[in-house]
Amino acid sequence: MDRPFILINSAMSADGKLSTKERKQVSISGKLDFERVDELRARTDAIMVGIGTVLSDNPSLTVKSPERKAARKAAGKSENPVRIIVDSTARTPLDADIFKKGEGIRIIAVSNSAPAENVEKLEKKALIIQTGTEKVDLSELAEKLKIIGINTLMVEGGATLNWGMLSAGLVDEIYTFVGNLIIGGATSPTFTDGEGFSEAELLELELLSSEKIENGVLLKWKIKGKKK
Ligand SMILES: NC(=O)C1=CN([C@@H]2O[C@H](COP(=O)(O)OP(=O)(O)OC[C@H]3O[C@@H](n4cnc5c(N)ncnc54)[C@H](O)[C@@H]3O)[C@@H](O)[C@H]2O)C=CC1
Ligand SMILES: Nc1nc(O)c(N)c(N[C@@H]2O[C@H](COP(=O)(O)O)[C@@H](O)[C@H]2O)n1
Repeated sequence: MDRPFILINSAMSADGKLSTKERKQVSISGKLDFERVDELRARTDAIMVGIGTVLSDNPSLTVKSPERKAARKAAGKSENPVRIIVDSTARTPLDADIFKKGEGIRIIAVSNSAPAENVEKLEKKALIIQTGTEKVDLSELAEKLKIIGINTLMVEGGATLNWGMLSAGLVDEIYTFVGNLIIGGATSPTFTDGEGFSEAELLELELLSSEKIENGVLLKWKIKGKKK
């Protein structure tokens, strides 16, 4: 494969929403699910989110458990996986927590139309990968990540990036934690937003497992390909 193995992990409400109508992050996962995500983070080579998530949530995307960070160190790795933001127009704030918290490499993926002055500022904080005309070309980005040694990539949303990755055929597995709450709202982000598929383009999944975790359920899916 000339791209990493790519997994999307998300937490959604029982009605399929990732956050509120104000795009405000809420705890959908409970303690055990956050532990599971931390364990996944510690095992992956890189974590990727969209700029929308950075602007809404200001995540650090660090490994939280001291034991897991130490285990990564003992294995000769950085405490945190490579942290990647998909940001076509280079809007990432220079004081974002992803820069302030934790050690490790940061990558900002921008398009060729990103303003040069923004890119120059971000270059002081992160490696820049430039690809795509108006929007980041996610397939090309994935190939470049593989070339620099990223073999496993965990995408942690949000809704638009999930769509971009799925519609480009770049996802191998999806882990969704479905939590015990209803968020509602036609404009609240869902697991996959974007343009959406028409009937002839639907993606078919294979259910790998389902597991009750506290008051929610973790569903693990494998992407089979276009539904016949
Ligand atoms: N519950 C959960 O597990 C998670 C929830 N969220 C929520 O999701 C929301 C953010 O989602 P969105 O606003 O949809 O933003 P997003 O995080 O999906 O970022 C979207 C941005 O990615 C950039 N992008 C560049 N090239 C792209 C391409 N080829 N395809 C797709 N996107 C591309 C675009 O600038 C686009 O605006 C927030 O409310 C956040 O709280 C985010 C992550 C996880
Ligand atoms: N797994 C999971 N469960 C939830 O309930 C969530 N709200 C999220 N959100 C994601 O986690 C990011 C925060 O990461 P840090 O704690 O700052 O490292 C957030 O941006 C979403 O990507 N995830």
